[in-house]
Amino acid sequence: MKADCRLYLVTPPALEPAAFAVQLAAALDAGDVACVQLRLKDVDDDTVRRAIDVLRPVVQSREVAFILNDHPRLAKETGCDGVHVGQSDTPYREARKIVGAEAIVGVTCHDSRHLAMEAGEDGADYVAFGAFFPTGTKQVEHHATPDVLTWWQEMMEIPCVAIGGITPDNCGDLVRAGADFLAVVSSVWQHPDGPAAAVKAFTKAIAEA
Ligand SMILES: Cc1ncc(COP(=O)(O)OP(=O)(O)O)c(N)n1
Ligand SMILES: Cc1ncsc1CCOP(=O)(O)O
Ligand SMILES: [Mg+2]
Repeated sequence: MKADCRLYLVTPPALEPAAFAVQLAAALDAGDVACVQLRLKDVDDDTVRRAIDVLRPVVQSREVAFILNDHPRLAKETGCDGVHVGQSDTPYREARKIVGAEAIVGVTCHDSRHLAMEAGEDGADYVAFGAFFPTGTKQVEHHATPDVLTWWQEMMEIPCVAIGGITPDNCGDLVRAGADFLAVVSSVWQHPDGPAAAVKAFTKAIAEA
């Protein structure tokens, strides 16, 4: 068992903030969630701001970190706890300058040990590997295998996040391999019994891994 692996919820690709806030609160109240990433693609900044205004208090009032995907300036401006940047986004060092030393900055490293070492040496708060399983949420070009998590865990103190197609049924190998966080979208928001049931199922699967 690796009890210190925690859930990292990423929001669904499209959401209506007020309605989604109810789902989000139910998910957060159902089990142990370390952070929530707001991930809205192809929308304007005001749409992102409106979603942040509604969702950030739901998350932060529960002592859960609220991370914004892709937009370091908006993260800083709106009081998010941090930002997640990918390899085609604002580079890590620039993002860090924008959000400041205290904020969380996470970096997508795909399946690359080199990118992860670079991000770690630069000061990233976590590195994200994936996709581990097929996913319909994003078109992915990179596929990771659990050994990268074990390699990272043995070398580095910086936490690693696993992402891509993760479900309560398939997460055990990632937990045992050393993932500090499981980042999940569809298996939570599209769970047939709702997001709270999904969080409970993940909590059980992590504890039993
Ligand atoms: C935790 C986490 N890991 C990876 C990603 C993917 O980031 P990126 O490669 O920039 O792709 P988009 O999510 O921006 O489409 C992520 N968002 N979160
Ligand atoms: C954003 C992202 N980056 C790599 S896979 C992915 C999508 C993860 O979504 P899901 O948990 O639904 O597979
Ligand atoms: Mg991105």
